Amino acid sequence: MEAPRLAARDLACRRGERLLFRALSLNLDAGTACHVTGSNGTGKSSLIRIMAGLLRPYAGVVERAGSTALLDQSLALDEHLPLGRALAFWAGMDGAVSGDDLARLGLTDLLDVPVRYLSTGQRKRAALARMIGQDARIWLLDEPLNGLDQDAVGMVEQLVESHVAGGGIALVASHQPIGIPGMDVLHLPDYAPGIAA
Ligand SMILES: Nc1ncnc2c1ncn2[C@@H]1O[C@H](COP(=O)(O)OP(=O)(O)OP(=O)(O)O)[C@@H](O)[C@H]1O
Repeated sequence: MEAPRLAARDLACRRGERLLFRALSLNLDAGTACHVTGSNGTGKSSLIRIMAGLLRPYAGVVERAGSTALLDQSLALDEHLPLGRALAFWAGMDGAVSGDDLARLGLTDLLDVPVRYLSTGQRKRAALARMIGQDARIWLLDEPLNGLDQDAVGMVEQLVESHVAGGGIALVASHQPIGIPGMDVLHLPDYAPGIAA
């Protein structure tokens, strides 16, 4: 299997009339993770979407080699189905999340519960389950710790750590600290009016 790679050269991001960042480069090889930090509105989610290929950069180039999974604020699970069946829909396309991972995520007892009844943290756990099922080499995570309790935060840190230890790549935008040894940090600067491209 080809080693995954995620890189960006001289990226600029413009939203509306604002140039959020420019001259941004990053280079993540297999087995590396990077924590994207910055104040509200500095462009962390925008960067994740650019790296996912969902948003066109104002300038610069993205290089992405390897299967990619995105975790963001959209759950992408049918709200009307019980969780187990909603996950099964994706399992048919991406591959199933294992019973062990469902247990690790604390979802085993929730498989009969309609997705719309899940709490904020349970929804985030469900989104993580869907993402794990994709078995992708590159993880793009936008605020994966939002709404999670302390134990679940530790569990996500372990998930990311073992993904990276297994040769994967993780780019994680988060306001919260992430306890993963050796993780790079990419800090997006505050918006500077008048910044030129
Ligand atoms: N479609 C859009 N059109 C215009 N401006 C947008 C659009 N989407 C986002 N923005 C603006 O881009 C800026 C950056 O948004 P983004 O969500 O990337 O920031 P963020 O760093 O992830 O913020 P937060 O920490 O609050 O989650 C914000 O000022 C936002 O209002």
